[in-house]
Amino acid sequence: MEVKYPEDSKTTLTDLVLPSETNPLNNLFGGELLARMDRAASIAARRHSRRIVVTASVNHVAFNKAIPLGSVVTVEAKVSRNFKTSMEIFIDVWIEDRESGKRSKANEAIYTFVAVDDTGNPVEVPKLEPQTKLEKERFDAALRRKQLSLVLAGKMKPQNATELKALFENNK
Ligand SMILES: CCCCCCCCCCCCCCCC(=O)SCCNC(=O)CCNC(=O)[C@H](O)C(C)(C)COP(=O)(O)OP(=O)(O)OC[C@H]1O[C@@H](n2cnc3c(N)ncnc32)[C@H](O)[C@@H]1OP(=O)(O)O
Repeated sequence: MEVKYPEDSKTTLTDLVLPSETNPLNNLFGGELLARMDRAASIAARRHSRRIVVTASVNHVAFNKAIPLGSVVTVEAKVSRNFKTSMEIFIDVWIEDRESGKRSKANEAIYTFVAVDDTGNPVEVPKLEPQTKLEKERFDAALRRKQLSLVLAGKMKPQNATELKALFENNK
């Protein structure tokens, strides 16, 4: 099967924070950010698989920094690992300083998408080959994140999550 690189799926969405998208503290509403990340991640998953894709799970979201009204927000999504029919998508969120234009990291998230056919049945996706150091780190850690997600969803028995268990055993 075809091999693809994380860069092939890179998807960047840049947009403003408008008053209708903020909470009472005048910061970006969390649900709005989740929706922007879902949109970017779905395009990245689609670019990797060239298939219909559906969100299977949201594995991790860190709202580390509030994003004020008027901010320029950039959501960057890339496939970090493929499995058989599923893909992990890593999303980094940046805000831009109004005066200097310097970008700082505000948030990140990890979503899982599944490629499906016209009737909604999962189909195989191309293999991903990480290139950079960061892409390799994210690729290596993705299997234990998948196992954790499946355990939490009740789709895998904890005793079968070997990669996840190794994380705790190695830290004893
Ligand atoms: C090209 C450029 C132009 C772009 C042009 C724009 C296009 C832009 C695209 C627009 C596209 C909109 C994208 C909207 C995205 C939604 O908003 S979709 C709406 C929300 N999501 C849904 O409705 C999904 C509903 N769920 C389902 O359909 C099924 O549960 C699923 C996700 C297909 C999984 O089906 P299943 O029967 O459980 O199948 P199963 O074989 O057990 O699992 C399939 C894979 O999912 C994995 N999986 C299942 N559950 C989990 C879980 N909880 N955690 C982790 N992995 C899981 C399994 O491990 C398996 O992985 P592999 O080992 O095969 O890799």
